[in-house]
Amino acid sequence: MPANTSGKWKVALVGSGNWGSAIARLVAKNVKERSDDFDTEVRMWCYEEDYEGRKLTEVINEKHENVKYLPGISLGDNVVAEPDLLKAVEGANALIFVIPHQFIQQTCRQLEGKIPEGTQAISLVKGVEVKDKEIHIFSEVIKEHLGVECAALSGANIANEVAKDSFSETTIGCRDIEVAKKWARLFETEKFRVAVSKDVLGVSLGGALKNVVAIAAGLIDGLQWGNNAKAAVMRIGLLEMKKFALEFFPGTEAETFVQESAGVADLITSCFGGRNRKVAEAFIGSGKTFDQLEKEMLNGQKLQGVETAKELHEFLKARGKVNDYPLFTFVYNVAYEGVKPDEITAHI
Ligand SMILES: NC(=O)c1ccc[n+]([C@@H]2O[C@H](COP(=O)([O-])OP(=O)(O)OC[C@H]3O[C@@H](n4cnc5c(N)ncnc54)[C@H](O)[C@@H]3O)[C@@H](O)[C@H]2O)c1
Ligand SMILES: O=P(O)(O)OC[C@H](O)CO
Repeated sequence: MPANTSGKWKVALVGSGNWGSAIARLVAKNVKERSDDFDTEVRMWCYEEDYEGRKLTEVINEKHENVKYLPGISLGDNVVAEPDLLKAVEGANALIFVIPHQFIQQTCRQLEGKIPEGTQAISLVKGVEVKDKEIHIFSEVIKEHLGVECAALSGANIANEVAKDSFSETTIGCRDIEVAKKWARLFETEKFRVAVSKDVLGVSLGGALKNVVAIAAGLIDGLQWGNNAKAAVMRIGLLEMKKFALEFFPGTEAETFVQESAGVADLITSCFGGRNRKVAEAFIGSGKTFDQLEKEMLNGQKLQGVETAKELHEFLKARGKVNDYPLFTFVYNVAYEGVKPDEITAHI
């Protein structure tokens, strides 16, 4: 069946967190302006929760603002929050997956057999799935569950900055160039510049692996070791990211890590301004676990780097490769094995 690029796309978002809401706002603006190509209503699935005694979806639909995950930013009156996943995706032929990576499996299982052939999907999720000693990017996981093609979008994209229309770049990884162009038309604005690449693997892995390096960068900040130490951790981290991708995901393009926003630029912004960095900084001297700090500091938003470190460790252990990735391993050991952060230089 040919790719669905000629007819109108009706877009639904699976996810409504900090990034999900920022992206909903961009997409909502674009579908209105580009209504030849897109249906102008954007449905957004919300994992329902109470907000000050009311349902969060009700509040979002009344105020056109995600008061919990992206407060102070108008999403547009054409974004409709929907708590029922199947209703949210009903009739849509373009699905944007943007939920924390730990929830992808359970969410996709509910969609199995329910998504029409020819639907296009794109994953904005930063993480990897490790199962039965195998590792997968989420575009593959989504394709496997839903039976539809799935591209990837990733880049130096701190949601709160994108939501304020500060200039950002991103990368779309998509093997079909016509489909890639249509995704770019959906996301691109003057302030949100989209590059297109065929390297779905590199685009996905850059976003997933930098989260672990950002934890290490945050530890350095918490230790107050300064900029040279942080730059060293980022350099070593980037090399591990690239090595890991090339070793375990044949076909990944090494250039993606240095040329695309999804590579080094995302690493930089995350190591200076991301949530993984912030929570890791607070970890130093706190006597608290990352789980506790996530709950205390992020108001329901989710860390990706700590769990990714665990998943990578499981995978590397199964492959007998733990010692080849000392920085990834160190982050795992700090988060789960009680290794002291200030021992980092002895390990990397
Ligand atoms: N926030 C950013 O700056 C940013 C930027 C780029 C990419 N990303 C990536 O996008 C993905 C989504 O991040 P986010 O910032 O939108 O989410 P988030 O960190 O704000 O997570 C909160 C969201 O998770 C939902 N949630 C909680 N429990 C759930 C469950 N059981 N099932 C499904 N959903 C549940 C909440 O309802 C809420 O919508 C992540 O992989 C993240 O790395 C985030
Ligand atoms: O806040 P973080 O650490 O989850 O990073 C957010 C984005 O991935 C930055 O591009």
